[in-house]
Amino acid sequence: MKYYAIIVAGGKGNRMNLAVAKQFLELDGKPILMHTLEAFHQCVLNPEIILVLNIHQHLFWEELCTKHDFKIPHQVIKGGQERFNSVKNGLKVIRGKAIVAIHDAVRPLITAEVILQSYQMAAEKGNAITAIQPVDSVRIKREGQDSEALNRDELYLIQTPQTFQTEQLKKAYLQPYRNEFTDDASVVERAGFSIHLLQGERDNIKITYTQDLELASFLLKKKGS
Ligand SMILES: Nc1ccn([C@@H]2O[C@H](COP(=O)(O)OP(=O)(O)OP(=O)(O)O)[C@@H](O)[C@H]2O)c(=O)n1
Ligand SMILES: C[C@](O)(CO)[C@H](O)COP(=O)(O)O
Repeated sequence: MKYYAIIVAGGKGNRMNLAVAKQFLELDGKPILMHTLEAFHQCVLNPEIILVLNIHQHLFWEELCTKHDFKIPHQVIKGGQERFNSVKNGLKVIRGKAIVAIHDAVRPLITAEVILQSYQMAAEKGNAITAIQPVDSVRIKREGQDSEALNRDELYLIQTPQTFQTEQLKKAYLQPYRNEFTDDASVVERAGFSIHLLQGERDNIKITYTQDLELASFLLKKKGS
């Protein structure tokens, strides 16, 4: 079986509000994105890496690779307007039957163990969606109504990687974009496939706000030690 990893790095990092998009910020001496690619490169299944980047950042990325002497093989593809479009662009270069892991570039704390489990579960069940359970109490508040407690034992916080057999993924990504497509599982579910959750890790944070950088730096040191 052939294994691929689509690393989506086509975003602008608006919530971070810095001059440089967050995937290029340095953590422990190198860009966040390089840590993420390294994690996939360490997976024993040796996935082929497809990196999706905004077209205006391809040259910048090349320069960063030279500066950091970054040699992990990967193919660079142009990003799209939404994450959905970036994934779709990455998928276009994958031919034939395969297992494809889709992962946010800004989750550099992912471990090779979870990546491997994700490929194995997707090979067996069709897909594997990494998730953890909330530790806080949770409420839902609908417009015009009072808030209402939810049973947190029934709730999952969804992470990446989200890994699929190509038959599911390619069919799902033929659908037109919808606002509620916040991840790949929601796209594949809408196409009629059952979603299978895989136990994730709390350290696999998505770097979203500036405060996350300090935490990521601490967690990265912990991972390396
Ligand atoms: N058009 C887009 C938008 C997002 N992403 C990627 O999807 C991942 C998760 O998205 P998010 O954390 O929202 O990143 P940004 O879109 O960059 O952040 P923001 O929403 O704050 O602008 C990131 O690795 C981001 O680069 C992408 O490849 N293409
Ligand atoms: C894909 C994702 O990371 C799963 O938790 C998340 O949905 C991305 O959301 P964002 O708003 O694009 O950061």
